[in-house]
Amino acid sequence: MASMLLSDCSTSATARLVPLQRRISVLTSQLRSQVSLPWGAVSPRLVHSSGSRFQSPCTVASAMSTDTSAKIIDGKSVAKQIRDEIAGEIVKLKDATGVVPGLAVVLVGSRKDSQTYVRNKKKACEAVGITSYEANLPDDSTEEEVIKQISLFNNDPSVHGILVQLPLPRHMNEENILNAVGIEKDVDGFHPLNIGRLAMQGRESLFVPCTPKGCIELLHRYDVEIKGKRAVVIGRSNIVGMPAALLLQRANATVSIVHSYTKNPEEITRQADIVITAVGVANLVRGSWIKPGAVVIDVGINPVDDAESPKGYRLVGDVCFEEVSKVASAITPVPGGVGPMTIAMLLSNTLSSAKRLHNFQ
Ligand SMILES: NC(=O)C1=CN([C@@H]2O[C@H](COP(=O)(O)OP(=O)(O)OC[C@H]3O[C@@H](n4cnc5c(N)ncnc54)[C@H](OP(=O)(O)O)[C@@H]3O)[C@@H](O)[C@H]2O)C=CC1
Ligand SMILES: Nc1nc(=O)c2c([nH]1)NC[C@@H]1CN(c3ccc(C(=O)N[C@@H](CCC(=O)O)C(=O)O)cc3)C=[N+]21
Repeated sequence: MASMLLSDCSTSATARLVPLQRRISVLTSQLRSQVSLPWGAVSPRLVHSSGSRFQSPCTVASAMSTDTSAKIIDGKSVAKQIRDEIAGEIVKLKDATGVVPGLAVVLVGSRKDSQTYVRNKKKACEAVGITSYEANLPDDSTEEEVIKQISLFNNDPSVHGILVQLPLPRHMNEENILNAVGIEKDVDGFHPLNIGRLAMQGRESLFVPCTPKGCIELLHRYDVEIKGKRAVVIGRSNIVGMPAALLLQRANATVSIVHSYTKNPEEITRQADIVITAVGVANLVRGSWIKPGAVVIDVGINPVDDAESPKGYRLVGDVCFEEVSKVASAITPVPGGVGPMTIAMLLSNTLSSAKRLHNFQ
């Protein structure tokens, strides 16, 4: 996960590489004329007096402007629709079999962000009728203690899904711990057998990782054709980028993966009809990276300082929404895009698991 970032598009190395002409959007050019400086020299403080910290002109503008041409892919409302569908199916499962799906979350340590995610998952479970179980282990737990807890959940018939909240404390070997989750309860889809099957022709994994699955579900629900299209995934992590690329390829897109060693990310990304970004760098993807009419799915969740927000920060994606929404045909917002879909897919995987384990169609 990215730590707190202060992103300034105008002075970042990426921004400097972007041809000036392509970086000019209606609002940004207005800002430039207000301060009469070359764009690269604009201090956001000149145009945004309320905050004392350096802010990205891109994100400042998006907070002020509603002038977008792209369709907004509303993950929040799609996720709500999916949760309603799941709640209905859980009632049917319970009525027919008496089975109530159960999700167990293993949280090691006391990271505030992880605690918040776990709390939100718990609430989402309760709202659809999934029983949630939680194991909180201290930061200094041993790998064996965590694996022992996972084994207890593996052997508990009321638990149909097990999620180990990431990141784990540094002293732990993530691979050993994720390998301990029984594949038939691996609702995160992080077990190497599940990921491996995703990568192989003609094989089906028991579970598909929730965030990439949510991205594809959004594309389907918004009737975005994937087959035969060029897709670029920015980021190649085990939990988002890599499985997202595999899923796009399985849906017959031609896929390129951009990562931190990619020499010409802008040029490669500009070839894509579909872009999925999962990087953890606020405003990395500028308008000039996007082919006109492309569909952009922004997975990034990046906190940026915001003196006006009660929390002192707000969340932005990897995409400079203000610029990209003027070039793309459709785009997910942050928040309210992929995040809620991740949770909805987790509930969906837990329900599927309960059905599979109890042979319910
Ligand atoms: N909305 C949601 O539901 C979720 C959101 N997230 C968010 O998504 C983002 C990514 O998460 P995650 O995949 O776990 O992050 P990781 O840090 O594990 O991976 C980041 C990836 O981005 C690549 N990268 C880093 N910098 C650049 C760059 N400048 N240009 C191109 N590629 C770059 C890295 O490349 P390399 O491999 O070369 O190091 C790496 O592959 C985060 O903001 C996270 O908070 C994550 C999970 C769920
Ligand atoms: N084992 C494991 N599985 C995960 O799936 C996993 C994980 N560990 N570790 C952390 C990341 C991150 N992640 C998010 C889930 C939901 C939102 C989400 O709902 N976001 C809201 C905003 C939430 C807010 O306002 O704080 C939104 O984008 O609208 C974000 C991020 C799952 N992850």
